[in-house]
Amino acid sequence: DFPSGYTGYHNYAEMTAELNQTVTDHPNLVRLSSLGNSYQGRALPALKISNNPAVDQAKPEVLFTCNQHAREHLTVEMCLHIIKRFTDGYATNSAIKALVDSREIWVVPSVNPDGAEYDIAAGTLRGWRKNRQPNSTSTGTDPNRNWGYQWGCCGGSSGTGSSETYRGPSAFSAPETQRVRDFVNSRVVGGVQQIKAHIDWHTYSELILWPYGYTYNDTATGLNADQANAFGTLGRQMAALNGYTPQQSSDLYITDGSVNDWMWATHKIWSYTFEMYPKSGTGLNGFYPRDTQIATQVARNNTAVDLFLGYADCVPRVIGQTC
Ligand SMILES: CC(C)C[C@H](NS(N)(=O)=O)C(=O)O
Ligand SMILES: [Zn+2]
Repeated sequence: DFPSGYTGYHNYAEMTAELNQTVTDHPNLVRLSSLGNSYQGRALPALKISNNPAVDQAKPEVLFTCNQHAREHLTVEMCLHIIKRFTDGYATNSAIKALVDSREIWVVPSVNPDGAEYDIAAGTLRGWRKNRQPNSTSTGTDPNRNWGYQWGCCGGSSGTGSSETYRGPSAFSAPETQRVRDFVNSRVVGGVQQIKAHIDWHTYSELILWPYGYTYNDTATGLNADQANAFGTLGRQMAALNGYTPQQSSDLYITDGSVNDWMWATHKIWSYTFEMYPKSGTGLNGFYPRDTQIATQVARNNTAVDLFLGYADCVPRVIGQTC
């Protein structure tokens, strides 16, 4: 479990209990399901938030995914905070109610529960990043190099099993990326992808990142100048609200097989990565802010998340275009 100073973070059992409590508290606002199982057989819970969650309504859908990287536990807290805010806040906050009434919001608080549990299993903080799937020489695939767009194309991942950025033996070789892929693919209804926008939460460095990660070019196949402009404009507007630094993903470093590139290229989902607090750190300590930091650092993103949800039905509106 989490050691002293970190017990405010949710382990897998506590995360599951929190989700079940949300269902108890807000049966008319949420529906809890599983996307399927991780490599080691843990359910990957997905919570749907809407004003009629049992019905697939013709409303724009938004997806939040957290904890692709095991040690980035603050992101689980971020997803749970989003859930709490849009359920507990529904009855009293008109802005929250308007967003929940006009969208269907999906939250996946842990994409990589095996890695997250392994990271804390010894009562210490191991600095584990990847999933727990064995490979030919070692253990672990980096889920954020395992997505099937431009997989392994461009030196933005490793083919060495022990590497922190091991891409896996093939695209979508990890059960966890397969399950999220299958869920997103299943949201194509009548030939139209219902999910319009997505944030994948990571730590750390306080950045807002947008595609593509596989190339330094601002535009590339499937991403034209208008779309790059919309990505950047919304990214900068959100960064002005949370104080993160906005940039194209590849400005940080080249990544191939990342979730953002797949979400955009395959489904035209306006997909961002938020790298949370801290801005900087030495060694592993950047991944492990004490639990006293959680409340401030999750709430810091409230207005950026609200702006994101507001544009989610048509992100190009941010540059004066229509959908
Ligand atoms: C989303 C990309 C560009 C950055 C991310 N950084 S992290 N969260 O692994 O430190 C990663 O390397 O996957
Ligand atoms: Zn990460």
